[in-house]
Amino acid sequence: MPIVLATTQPGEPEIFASLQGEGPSTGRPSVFVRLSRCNLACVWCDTAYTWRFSGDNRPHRGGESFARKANQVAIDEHDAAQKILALDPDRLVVTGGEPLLQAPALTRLITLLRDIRPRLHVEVETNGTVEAPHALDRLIDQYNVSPKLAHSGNDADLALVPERLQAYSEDPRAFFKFVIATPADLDEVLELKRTYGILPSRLQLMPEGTDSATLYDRMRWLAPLAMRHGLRLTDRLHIHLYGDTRGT
Ligand SMILES: C[S@@+](CC[C@H](N)C(=O)[O-])C[C@H]1O[C@@H](n2cnc3c(N)ncnc32)[C@H](O)[C@@H]1O
Ligand SMILES: Nc1nc2[nH]cc(C(=O)O)c2c(=O)[nH]1
Ligand code: SF4
Ligand SMILES: [Mg+2]
Repeated sequence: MPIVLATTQPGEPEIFASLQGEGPSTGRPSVFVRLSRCNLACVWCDTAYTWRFSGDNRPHRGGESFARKANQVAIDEHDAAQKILALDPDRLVVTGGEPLLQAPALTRLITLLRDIRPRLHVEVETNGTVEAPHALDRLIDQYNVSPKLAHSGNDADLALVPERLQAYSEDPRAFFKFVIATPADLDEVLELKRTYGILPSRLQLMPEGTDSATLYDRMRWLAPLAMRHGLRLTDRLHIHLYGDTRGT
């Protein structure tokens, strides 16, 4: 069974080397693999080409089936593993879309990689709604969990799954990363922190934004809020370095 990846250009799977730009591993050299499809639909999603095949996903414009063909590629896990290993990774960041929607294929891919690189560190970027089956969970070193607040535009019933949030809160491998667009968003974060007992050392606030100016503007008011509540702030390093560009 193949794994369905996003593309950097039609037919080119989105596998790339970069610095981890967000969260507790910021600045670490990593290889990224971006899986296609998502179960949510955030209004500000910076990778909507992984899931919104409405026909206007720049730069590959066209009708729905055209957009899907241009923005998805199904490849054999052995081929994906080869492309990842060619980049000589110490760390792998699995993202998407929502990568945990393809658990069986992802389990096979990581197993192939660990056969060659037993010490490969694997972190998964997830929206925190989907449970990883045990066979996959046992292969993952770190979860970067980004639960979606009301301003994401998702129905809270879909975006906030209590048993998942509780499980991640109790899992020492999990770090929470909340996207913040306005100061009022923090109220929801504090409520979730209280409800699920999320440790401040494992909770980061991240500005919403896909350009440097917006990120800096928002971090100017976010920094004092983070200090006041004893919470951590994370930037989005890759946006400053490369802008909002696929494969970076
Ligand atoms: C594209 S998502 C993929 C993984 C998973 N679906 C998730 O949402 O965590 C990767 C990260 O980018 C964040 N993100 C997406 N669009 C963003 C934006 N416009 N501004 C800031 N962060 C954004 C998400 O919250 C998540 O932490
Ligand atoms: N450099 C870089 N760091 C990232 N951290 C999380 C990313 C993501 O899209 O999940 C991401 C990304 O796309 N690029
Ligand atoms: S959950 Fe992640 S991939 Fe899905 S729409 Fe939201 S930000 Fe995008
Ligand atoms: Mg990203």
